[in-house]
Amino acid sequence: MHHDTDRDLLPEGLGDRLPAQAAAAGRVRRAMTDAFASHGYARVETPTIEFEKSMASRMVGVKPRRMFRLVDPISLRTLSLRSDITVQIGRIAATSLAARPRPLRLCYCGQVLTIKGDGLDPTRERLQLGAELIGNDSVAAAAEIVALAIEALEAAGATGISIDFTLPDLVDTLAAEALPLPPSQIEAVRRELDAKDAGGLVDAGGQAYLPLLYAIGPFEDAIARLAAFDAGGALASRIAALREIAGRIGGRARVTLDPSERHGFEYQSWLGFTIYAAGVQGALGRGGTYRILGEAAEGEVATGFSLYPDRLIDLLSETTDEGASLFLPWGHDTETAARLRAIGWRTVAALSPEDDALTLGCSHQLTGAEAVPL
Ligand SMILES: N[C@@H](Cc1c[nH]c[nH+]1)C(=O)O
Repeated sequence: MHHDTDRDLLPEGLGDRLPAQAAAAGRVRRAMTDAFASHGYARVETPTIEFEKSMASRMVGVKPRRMFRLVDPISLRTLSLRSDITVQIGRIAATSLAARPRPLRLCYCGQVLTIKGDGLDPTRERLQLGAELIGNDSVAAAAEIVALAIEALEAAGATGISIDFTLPDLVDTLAAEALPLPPSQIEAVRRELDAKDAGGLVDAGGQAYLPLLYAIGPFEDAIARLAAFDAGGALASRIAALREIAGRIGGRARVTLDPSERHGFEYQSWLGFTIYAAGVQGALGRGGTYRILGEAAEGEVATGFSLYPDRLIDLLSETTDEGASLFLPWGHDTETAARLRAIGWRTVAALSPEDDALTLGCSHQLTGAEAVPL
């Protein structure tokens, strides 16, 4: 007899959401998208798969090797599964909505896929929600975007939120003049800084960059150390901007600084941030300023963030129960049941006289016209 041994398996890094998790995911999606909409961000929906070229070349730094790829039997061109909806928003902003007035506020919600998980996390499919403010990468834009990311996470039920700021183009900015580096060394210095490896940094010729490894931690102290290091003032406008954005967060999140962190920031420019919440392992989201390549040679600036709330959904599905439900016995009055649903009851109808309210997980039972607790 033929045995289908892998019939019941899912590929590594992919999984289902069972009812409690799917319910939590629904609540999180709704809370976040409502927060985006309430601040004037219009929802757009993009295909899950499109030409690889359009996804890989919209922003400088996008790494196509993380994307699932296949050949389209119809166009015979290479397609990619989306791994980041932000690049698709960039395409829309540069094409269909190019003529709309700026700033343009767009938001999105969908599943994204990568060939490999991120670091130790094997997950290959994730829920991504975010908001992009196109046409502006000022301090005001960054402050709005950071505040919206916090608000969306709070609305979804996250607590103990913290934000870690970084300066993604830090090494390029310093290497240009203040701390010159030959182009061939820039990548190595960036890598060692990201790995926080002082020895490696010196070996890579980045001795002068060592103090950056000490400008890390709680925001006020770290930014003061970064400012002290920035004697020539190459970073002065960035430091002032960070101070202003951090000031506007007030007490809503704990703020830290890690100026040379590059992990996960493929295309962000002067500002990047990572967002965390209490009880949730790993980052919940990321954002920053960037440039969308389009018709104009210099492209268009933008600021935005993406949230990946899967771990938060797991946490919430463990701590919130499914709520009340009302058993409708065999032969019940359907109009009464409809009235109760209209005022918010979830009903579970018997399919035979033998069906039992408790076995079906109900908290109440319809008796006459009354919902009686069990
Ligand atoms: N899409 C980016 C985050 C981002 C959105 N906008 C700007 N940056 C990411 O997921 O890493």
